[in-house]
Amino acid sequence: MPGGIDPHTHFEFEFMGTKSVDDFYHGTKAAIAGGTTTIIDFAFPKPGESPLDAYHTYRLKADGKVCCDYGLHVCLTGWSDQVKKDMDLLCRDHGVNSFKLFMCYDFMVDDGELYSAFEHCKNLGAIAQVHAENGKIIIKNAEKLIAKGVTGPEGHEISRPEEVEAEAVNRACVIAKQVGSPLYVSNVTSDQSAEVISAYQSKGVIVYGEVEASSVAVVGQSNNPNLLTSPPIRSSPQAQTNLLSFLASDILQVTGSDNCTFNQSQKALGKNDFRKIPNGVNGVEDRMSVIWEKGVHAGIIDPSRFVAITSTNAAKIYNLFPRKGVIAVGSDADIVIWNANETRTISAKTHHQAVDFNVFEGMTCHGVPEYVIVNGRVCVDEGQLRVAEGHGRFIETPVFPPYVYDPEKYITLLTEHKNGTVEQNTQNFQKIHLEQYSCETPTFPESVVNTPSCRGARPEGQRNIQESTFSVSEELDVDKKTSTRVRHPPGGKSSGFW
Ligand SMILES: NC(=O)NCCC(=O)O
Ligand SMILES: [Zn+2]
Repeated sequence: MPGGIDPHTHFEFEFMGTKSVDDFYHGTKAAIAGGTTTIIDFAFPKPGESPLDAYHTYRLKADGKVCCDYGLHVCLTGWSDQVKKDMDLLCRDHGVNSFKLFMCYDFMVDDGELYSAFEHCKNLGAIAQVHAENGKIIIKNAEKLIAKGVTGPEGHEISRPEEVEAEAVNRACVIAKQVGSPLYVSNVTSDQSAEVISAYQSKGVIVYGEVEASSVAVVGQSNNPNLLTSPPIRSSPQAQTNLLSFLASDILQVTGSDNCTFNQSQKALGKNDFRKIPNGVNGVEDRMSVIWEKGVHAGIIDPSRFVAITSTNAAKIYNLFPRKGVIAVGSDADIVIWNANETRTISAKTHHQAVDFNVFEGMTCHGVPEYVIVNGRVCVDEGQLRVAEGHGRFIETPVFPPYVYDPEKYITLLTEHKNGTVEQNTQNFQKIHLEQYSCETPTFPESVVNTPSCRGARPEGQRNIQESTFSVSEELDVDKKTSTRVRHPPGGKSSGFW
């Protein structure tokens, strides 16, 4: 099947006074180990940093480190003319087509800002994303709990009940409807939110919902700081089954991981006040297996729908289709050979992530990637991981995805055969991408990272991959060495070796 696309990761994210421990190397390496061949991370502006500068900061962090292809959403932490201009430039010149707004946290935006941002996204042909929880209610609830002496992690879920999420989802949908813009709701954790989304879909609003792997596979133990994420992992196992059913019936379309990992010592920053526990859990490595286990193996989701919700739908929404999300002539060679009969038991002892625990610890999953091919390079070979640092590329996401903005045109690109099967005419999709909306030459400032080259000095300690004796198979990890380091700098030339 086509390699997985995880549209929601936070690698090297400076957040809540600390930094997530999976960097772009460990995060993408782990992704590949689990069958994901493309990730989309979030460029998040630090206080005082512009969205455009945040984008450049993230390109510098990521370009030399990524083992698989990646794209960037850009977060908007406020609204101004400058933000609007940055959005124009990001869409026009830098291959960005999605912007995320938060309705909670200390960088939450208000309804007017959401309205303006959604409207501008619509004008640009971009996707507006929201993290939907009512931040003002959460602050009040948390203050009351702390005053009553509830300082432990259980306060997190109590302060953020399902209706506080569903209210924000509803508000975001109302604003999208008023503006006439498409909307993408990340982190749907409850029936209530999914039902709101369904209601607005029935009213003709283009609204998509994303579910995280942790929401369908971790049974919430609200007193465990390591499981703390936002919105919270809900306590009821029924909520998990229901989310999977919403994914099966196309009310919700996408699965992500929201991989935002903090070690136990970082989680301890909030030991006296749950508001200070860094929010986030792992999932980039285990998402595919976990969704297979809980969805396909459990009989709720069929294998075709599994491919849609782990890969193809994200490719279509973020305008990567048919380059990604499908196995077809002309598409990138991102391919997974999935063994549904094999099982593996998830553990921090064996995972490839940098974080020192795993929220799925002990879970046995059917469905193991036996081979993972990343842009033509075999990176998992009979279960053995051999990634190459810098092998991944930044992938532009052009504006006006036809799947989102032009559903009618999208439908005309589907050919219905006499036997009732429907085929996607990928050639025509490609034409739309290339001829109309493609961002041809993203600009990028001078890089500090060196390009591997057959001429000139190599960075110290780095292997010369141009040597004719070099072979990928020689890099097979025997002890701990599971990676080849091949840095691709931003804007730099690919060696063409692979
Ligand atoms: N999800 C979470 O708790 N942390 C990452 C930031 C976000 O996406 O809300
Ligand atoms: Zn997130």
